[in-house]
Amino acid sequence: MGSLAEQKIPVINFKEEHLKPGSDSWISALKQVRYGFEEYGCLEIVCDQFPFELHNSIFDAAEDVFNLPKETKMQKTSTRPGKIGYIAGLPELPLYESIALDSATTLEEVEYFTNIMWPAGNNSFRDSVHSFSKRIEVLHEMVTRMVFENYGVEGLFNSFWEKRFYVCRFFKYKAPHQTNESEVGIGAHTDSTFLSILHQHQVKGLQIKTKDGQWIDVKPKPSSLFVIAGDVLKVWSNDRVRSCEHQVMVSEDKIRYSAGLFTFIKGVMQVPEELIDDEYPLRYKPFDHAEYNRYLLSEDRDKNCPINAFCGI
Ligand SMILES: O=C(O)CCC(=O)C(=O)O
Ligand SMILES: [Fe+2]
Repeated sequence: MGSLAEQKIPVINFKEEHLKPGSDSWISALKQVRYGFEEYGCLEIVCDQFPFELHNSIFDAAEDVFNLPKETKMQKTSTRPGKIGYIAGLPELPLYESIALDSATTLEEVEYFTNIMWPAGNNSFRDSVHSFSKRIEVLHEMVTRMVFENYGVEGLFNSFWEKRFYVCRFFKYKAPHQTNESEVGIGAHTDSTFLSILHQHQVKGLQIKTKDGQWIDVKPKPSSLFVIAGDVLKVWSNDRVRSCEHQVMVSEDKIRYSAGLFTFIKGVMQVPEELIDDEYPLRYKPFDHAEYNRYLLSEDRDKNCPINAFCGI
């Protein structure tokens, strides 16, 4: 399916030298980031800082946590109100199971979660999750800096960066052929995040929708991460960036694992005035990200384009 379109999703090779703002490779990556987000709402990062051992250890950690008894996984692991940590057994998503940790870039927070799951401790889980999240955070910062530079608002980066927080979530999808269920792992949606950075295990499943409505596969690769623009980035950019519609279809007769770091914003988000002009008049009212997440859980949410229904002008 759609191999031609698939080749056009930018694949950015993030080597050490890209870390130097102003270098030729930084500028070339900058353009690809802009193209990926504006055309597809996503991009792929191939990363020499993402070693194969980390790929293996993060999915060993995922298996470890999903193998725990349901009662253990269902314990409250977050102090945030309305937070859903463990999700499984939804009638509309029979293949889907996921579990989340707050602030996984902070060792103490990962330890807090680990000790709830394993009261005697599990250092290998703790260290894998923490180092996965820290590595992704580095890439996240680079991509976010590039987005701000692309739109000429580098000066706003620091105050934005202070408002972020992360949720790390692991996913496990049953093989549909074992259960005679449909292949839908998770239906078409955009994420409510600023960015979602996903890493898939060996079994494919993630698909994204192009502007012309075609679904294309995102193949799992051990050293690559898939970056998805969420609703908050779309709003922040005043509709320059698309929020990427995506879904998971589990078509192989195998269990599928994936993991991701999802960025949320504390407090109110609004379009910077520098991004409002004749071509892009203001399209969104300021909104509180936590309230938007609550709205998404409510029965009366708009199912087609919730972010526009929530704060669109
Ligand atoms: O399992 C995946 O790879 C993606 C999950 C996803 O899209 C989500 O949780 O929003
Ligand atoms: Fe998603």
